[in-house]
Amino acid sequence: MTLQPQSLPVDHPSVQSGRVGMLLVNLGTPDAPEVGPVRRYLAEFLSDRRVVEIPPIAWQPILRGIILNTRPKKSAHAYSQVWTEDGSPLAVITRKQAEAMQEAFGERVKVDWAMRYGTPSIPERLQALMDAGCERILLAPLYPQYSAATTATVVDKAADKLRTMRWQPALRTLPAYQDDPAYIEALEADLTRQLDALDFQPEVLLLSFHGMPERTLHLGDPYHCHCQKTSRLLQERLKRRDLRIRTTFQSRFGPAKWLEPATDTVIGEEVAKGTKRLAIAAPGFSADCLETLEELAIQGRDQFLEGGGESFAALSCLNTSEAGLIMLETILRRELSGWIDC
Ligand SMILES: C=CC1=C(C)c2cc3[nH]c(cc4nc(cc5[nH]c(cc1n2)c(C)c5CCC(=O)O)C(CCC(=O)O)=C4C)c(C)c3C=C
Ligand SMILES: [Fe+2]
Ligand SMILES: [Fe+2]
Repeated sequence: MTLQPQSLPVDHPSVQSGRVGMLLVNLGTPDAPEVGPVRRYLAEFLSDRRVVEIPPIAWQPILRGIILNTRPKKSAHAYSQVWTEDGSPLAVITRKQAEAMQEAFGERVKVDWAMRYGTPSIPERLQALMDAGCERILLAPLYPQYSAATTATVVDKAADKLRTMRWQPALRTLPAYQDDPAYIEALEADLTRQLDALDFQPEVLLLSFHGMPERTLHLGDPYHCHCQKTSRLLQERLKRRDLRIRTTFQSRFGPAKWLEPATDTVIGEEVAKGTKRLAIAAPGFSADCLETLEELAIQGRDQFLEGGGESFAALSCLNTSEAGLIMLETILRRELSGWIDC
């Protein structure tokens, strides 16, 4: 007799038993746009060895002696410019994405959200899912492009929590989705909608991704390749001959060489060559945050208009747009195969 792999009927006990948990995770943000909370958040974030890959003996004195004494004031001011009544945009949007997924998946799945740095923390929310009876958990870092500094550190943090448990849940992780048709199509639909609604026609569209130190590329981090792939696939789908599209990297931090070309350098090049109408999108961010709302929409705009540009638009991230939520549900549902009746 030959044994064959079998797909389970939906009423099979292993499909039906136990509750399934889903934890949406994004980077993290301070609890308030003030120096103290920003310092605490930056201390945790910039002490992560996945983020700053300098041995702690050399890095911690620089971090504690210089960076945490200067940057929190500047960053708190930046956060205060984008803060909302409900809190930091990144946290507010991630919470709304989780609420929308709860609605989409119904009571078979308990959906929660967490931040890698700050609150609500990954260990706390994993415990809450366990306490609610979830024996199977899908951990979903909401980064379309994989990097060790984002995706991997979320899994590390969850593994730290699991390490302390006698009875662990089964854990699945959402893979990066940089070239997933559901993601590329969502970007195409949402950016087309936003571009068509502008009261001017941009000559140039920048696709601005968060930067990384260039050496991470040489060490084998796929982040740069993932960004380039997203950008190429999106350009192919957008098919806008009226637009010159350029891929750039923003948010440089520290003195090391980062991925290029830098978004601010390219804005400078465009104004210098006489571009008058420019739009920027940030397809690598699943939610608007400080880096899009302040760095692109405020600083980028100022730089472009002060340099001689005439019309500027910073387009929104997928956030809780219709296209964004359909995409999220599609990629999450796929990972629940065998756990719920998909
Ligand atoms: C989208 C992917 C991101 C990658 C890759 C990433 C790498 C990375 N970031 C820093 C340093 C900082 N990033 C900061 C903010 C920030 N970064 C991301 C995403 C990625 N970072 C987001 C979504 C945010 C916004 C958070 C928010 O609260 O809205 C900051 C803090 C803000 C500031 O003080 O300017 C720093 C610092 C490094 C060093 C790095 C790769 C090694
Ligand atoms: Fe960052
Ligand atoms: Fe920034």
